[in-house]
Amino acid sequence: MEWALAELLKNPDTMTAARREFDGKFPECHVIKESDLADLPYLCACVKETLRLHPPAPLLLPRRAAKDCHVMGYTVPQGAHVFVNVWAIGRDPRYWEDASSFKPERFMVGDVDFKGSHFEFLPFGSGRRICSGLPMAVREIQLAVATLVHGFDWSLPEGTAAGDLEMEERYGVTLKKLNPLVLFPTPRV
Ligand code: HEM
Repeated sequence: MEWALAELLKNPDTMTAARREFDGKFPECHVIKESDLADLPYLCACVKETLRLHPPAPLLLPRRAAKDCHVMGYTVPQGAHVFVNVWAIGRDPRYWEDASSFKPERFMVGDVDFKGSHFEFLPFGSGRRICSGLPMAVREIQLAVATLVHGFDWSLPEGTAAGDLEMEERYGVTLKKLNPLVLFPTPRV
């Protein structure tokens, strides 16, 4: 959620587009419900785009090779620990045009989803050990981000311009912002 808000603030056009999607569909005082998400494809695309650039588990969970295998000219011996770098895959220019930019529009076309069958986008992993909390996690994040975007105007601390918002990452088992995002909310609903 922190990364989603940071990206939306840093890229004001996307915040405007996300807000515009609410307009006309819901009255201003409407409190977003789970059933509203189907009417918010752009907002859901913003969540996907955030997970592409900032996957919370950048190396998934470690796996072990069950037997010797050969991948792209490399030999992976039986028993070797294998890490899948979904952070790098999500930013690979071979699969993503303008890969380092936050462009939710890319998810408005095509059918790339979280379910582990599109190998260029694996924030929840893939295969038999794919995140078992996926359906709940996706709904929760979408609902929370929708509520924060629709329910509040967000401003940055005085003297900080949106374009200067730093997006440095702290590497670890989970991918966090190096410096926490500081924003001031003003309720809209
Ligand atoms: C943004 C939210 C979340 C993300 C990005 C996420 C991501 C992941 C990833 C990448 C894995 C490893 C998959 C693999 O190695 O292929 C995983 C495993 C798992 N996740 Fe999540 N997760 C999230 C939320 C949740 C929630 C809310 C729950 C529980 C309600 C949950 C339960 C699990 C469990 C039980 C596993 C282990 C599955 C297994 O090894 O069989 N996750 N998750």
